[in-house]
Amino acid sequence: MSKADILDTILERKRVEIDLLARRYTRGELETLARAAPAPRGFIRALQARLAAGGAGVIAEIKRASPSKGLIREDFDPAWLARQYESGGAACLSVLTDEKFFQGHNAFLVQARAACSLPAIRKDFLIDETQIIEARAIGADAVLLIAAALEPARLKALYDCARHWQLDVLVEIHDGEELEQVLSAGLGEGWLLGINNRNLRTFATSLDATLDLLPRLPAQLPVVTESGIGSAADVAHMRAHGVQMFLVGESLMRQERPGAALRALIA
Ligand SMILES: O=P(O)(O)OC[C@@H](O)[C@@H](O)c1c[nH]c2ccccc12
Repeated sequence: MSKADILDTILERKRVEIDLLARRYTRGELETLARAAPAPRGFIRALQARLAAGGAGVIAEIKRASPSKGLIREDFDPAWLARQYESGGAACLSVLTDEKFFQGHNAFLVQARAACSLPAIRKDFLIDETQIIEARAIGADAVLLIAAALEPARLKALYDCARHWQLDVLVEIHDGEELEQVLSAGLGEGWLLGINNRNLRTFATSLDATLDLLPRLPAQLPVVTESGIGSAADVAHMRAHGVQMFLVGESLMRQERPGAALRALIA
């Protein structure tokens, strides 16, 4: 597999998974499961509360492996990790549910969320409404939508579906072109912009991806900087530029005590 087309490879696999999901459950059955799920905890609200208190809003990620890094953490217990992150000061959790490329699982989100009181985002590659209803059915409080994988009209349709199911939405971009596409989609309330410092096609990671886009963002649009945040200096540097929300995975997952590591990161 060439690194240049990892996103396309993942999306191809997702179309197979969407097919499998449709064979397992009718749309009506999925909707019944989603209606029976525990009430959403308020993902954006939890982040806003941290910011209002003058702190950083951290979405701490539960990620066992990734296509760029391979296995990240051997000893992997989502419930324990969730409690670590909660005690370390996270505002929210992010849980990878993709099985094939990130060694994630839907059950990890269920376990992590049940072990703490934090809201959780389903981190996966969502391109179909049924995946969003599935996210709510497993208890997710928010979903990730990746601009590079969705035309603006599809982004809007999936956003509408998520909002219908009371999910908050993190819309991820990597560059100025994707920013324009997202702004053209006409999204209303209940979403946040995420700038992924990692290029999903090349894996190249630089915090400049966020810093370079800041002057182009509309005023009042809250932004989450994602990926490659490894030190308290990275966090301080971003905060000095007005970025107050962070999505952090690998650098915490590699620590023996991820909770203490998180506390040090935002001290
Ligand atoms: O482990 P890192 O470098 O701290 O990155 C976390 C998160 O941003 C990254 O996992 C991520 C960002 N966008 C994604 C989309 C799909 C899968 C994973 C991701």
